[in-house]
Amino acid sequence: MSGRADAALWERVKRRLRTELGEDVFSSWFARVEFEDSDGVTVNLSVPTRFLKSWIQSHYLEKLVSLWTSEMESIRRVELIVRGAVRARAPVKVEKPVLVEEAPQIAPTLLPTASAPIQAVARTEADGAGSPVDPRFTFETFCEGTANRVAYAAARAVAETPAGRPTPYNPLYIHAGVGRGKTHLLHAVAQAARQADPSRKVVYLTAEHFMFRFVAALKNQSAIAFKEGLREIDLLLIDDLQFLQGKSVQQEFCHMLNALIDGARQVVVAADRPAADLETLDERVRSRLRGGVAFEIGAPDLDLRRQILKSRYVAAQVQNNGVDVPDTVIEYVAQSVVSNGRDLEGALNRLVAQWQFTNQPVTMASAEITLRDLVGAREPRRVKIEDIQKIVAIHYNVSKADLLSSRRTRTIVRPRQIAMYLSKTLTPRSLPEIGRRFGGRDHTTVLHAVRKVEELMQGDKHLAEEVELLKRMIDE
Ligand SMILES: Nc1ncnc2c1ncn2[C@@H]1O[C@H](COP(=O)(O)OP(=O)(O)OP(=O)(O)O)[C@@H](O)[C@H]1O
Repeated sequence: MSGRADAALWERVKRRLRTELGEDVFSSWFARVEFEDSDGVTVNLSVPTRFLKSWIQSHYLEKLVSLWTSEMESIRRVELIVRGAVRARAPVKVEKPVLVEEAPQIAPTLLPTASAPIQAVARTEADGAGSPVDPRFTFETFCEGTANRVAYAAARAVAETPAGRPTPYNPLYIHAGVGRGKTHLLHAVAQAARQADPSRKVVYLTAEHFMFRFVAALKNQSAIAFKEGLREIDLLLIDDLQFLQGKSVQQEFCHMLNALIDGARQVVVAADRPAADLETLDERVRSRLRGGVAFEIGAPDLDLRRQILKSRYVAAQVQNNGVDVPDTVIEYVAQSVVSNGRDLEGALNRLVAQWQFTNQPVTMASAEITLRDLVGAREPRRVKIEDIQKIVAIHYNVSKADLLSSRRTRTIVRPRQIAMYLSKTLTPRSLPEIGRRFGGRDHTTVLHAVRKVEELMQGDKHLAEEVELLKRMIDE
């Protein structure tokens, strides 16, 4: 199919996105998406910012693929690339710092339309607006259950408490594994707080976006204005704190946290694990966070899974006239997709798409095939380097101190190398980070250990089995 034909199809996909998601959501996320090209299997779309790219990827990629496939059967993938067009524009002059190419689309009430000039976005950003907030993520659409009841109640209290009177949970720290509703809850707080008091200065920022803004402010030599701007906030919501990287960024974040909390402003932070486990985070930030109150959102139980599915199904019925997923199939999904809210939503989207594309009623048999890979999927356990060191030390009858020491006896060197290898393969930690956790070694030492163990395992079946056994022990 020619490029022109695909561009025409993009217009059709856009029309369907607009109808299915509504004008607000469409103009928030898709107004600046452009069609680039397609080879008939992959469609390449471009967006102006990395931020928009990651947002669309994590929230709408599945939808995009299914719409494209319904227009052109051979399409299997949609790739998003960041184009340089916005960067090429003349810099926008604003009083407070803003990285223009990262200036996001923002909450619908403040949203510039597709045709609004980039300056409008930048100005709103400079006024203190943060990362975009999804209008669908409200308290009304959040399902409450045993797993999230306390976090939900605390989030509501924060949204309802007037400016200048922070709650006893300050900072409020919410942590949970993937897809359990942290972002949903933070967006709900932002929207409810703005609604309750439009004069309250509410800013929602992802940690990644905070970094972009801080680095841009340093480049623009407007760091002071940037810092002052942040300290005027009444309610600051920081999402995905685990992505906050870099010493100076973390220091600045710590100053901001101190200034806000000491100035009786409310702070809410979300991350994928407890503050104490954010190993790359500056100890001062961790300690300040531990001074507040932390709540975990647990895995959804059956009742909560049913609620989430039912509420999503009602929404799907509004958008897709006549869609029919029988109660028995919904119950099957609730019983068997046990991981998190995102997978539940994904499962339902697939069933709705299946109904759309086949024009056949969804049956248990067809649902089982469609959801094969999601059924029974459990969240992978998060492995810590300390656990690896402990288990390897016990297994080889050495002490943890030996593993971290500079001793080079053979009985210690090999277990140490295996522990480093396991740290690289079972955790997302970088080589330098692993080196630091093994008595301050250089990243090249870790790399050498990883290669060595890989090489040894290839020629030594016994060692390969031993490492496999250790993996299972660590994973239990
Ligand atoms: N309790 C819930 N009620 C309604 N929807 C939920 C709930 N929990 C999760 N979801 C839905 O699941 C999806 C994923 O949730 P969300 O993005 O908030 O997860 P998260 O915890 O921020 O995950 P991640 O760390 O991966 O970003 C969203 O569409 C959200 O609306």
